[in-house]
Amino acid sequence: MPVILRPVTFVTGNAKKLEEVRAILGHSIPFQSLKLDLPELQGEPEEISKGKARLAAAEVNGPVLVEDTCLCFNALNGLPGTIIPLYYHCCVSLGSSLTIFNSCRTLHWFLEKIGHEGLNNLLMAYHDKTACAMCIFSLALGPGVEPLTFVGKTLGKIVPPRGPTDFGWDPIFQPDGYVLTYAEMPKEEKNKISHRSKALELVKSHFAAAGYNFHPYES
Ligand SMILES: O=c1nc[nH]c2c1ncn2[C@H]1C[C@H](O)[C@@H](COP(=O)(O)OP(=O)(O)OP(=O)(O)O)O1
Ligand SMILES: [Mg+2]
Repeated sequence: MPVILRPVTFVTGNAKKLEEVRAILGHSIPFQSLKLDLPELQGEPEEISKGKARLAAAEVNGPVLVEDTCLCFNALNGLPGTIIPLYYHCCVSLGSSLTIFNSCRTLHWFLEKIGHEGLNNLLMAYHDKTACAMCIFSLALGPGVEPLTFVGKTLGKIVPPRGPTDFGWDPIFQPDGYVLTYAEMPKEEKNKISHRSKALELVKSHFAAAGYNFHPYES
């Protein structure tokens, strides 16, 4: 029996993320967006992402997609695991899902406090400026349905800020094989190689393989 879905609700409070998700998904998956202020959970990234999807699915009472993004610095890999969770070989995980210190919950908050220069300064003492941008999407088909997660990663390095400053840490992340930072790239270029697009490719493949049918009256 094919599963019949209402359009998927992408729940986010971040307009720039939404812009990218729209551009990357195009018309591949019928979706709408909703701004919901969900609590920032703590724990392992995939569990947090699933938790966020469960909360969102209960709130929306339908299928939802949620996303969390982390920026991870490799140089700090040696620091105690109690302070910095080691995950995906990324040591300083600055996402909403992970903690650097217990009181420092979100990368948003972190960026606001220390800025691009501060993030660069964190690595001042290290030769290794490599970093990993990571995106986790969780899809919950409805309340009470176990969410599925999709992870995308792009490797690069942390550089002094270059380019427009309208989206998070884009100006200080230069992906491997490129001379431009995410911020300097044309949007279409970033969307071809980004952590977000890699995770969304997996989401699209899942939808293609599952062959969901969408409710004709609501898309
Ligand atoms: O591609 C990106 N390029 C640069 N910066 C980015 C990107 N993606 C997220 N970011 C920033 C936004 C926020 O300052 C922080 C944590 O993101 P994160 O907690 O997942 O997003 P959020 O709380 O703003 O939105 P949401 O409502 O979907 O949880 O990283
Ligand atoms: Mg968040």
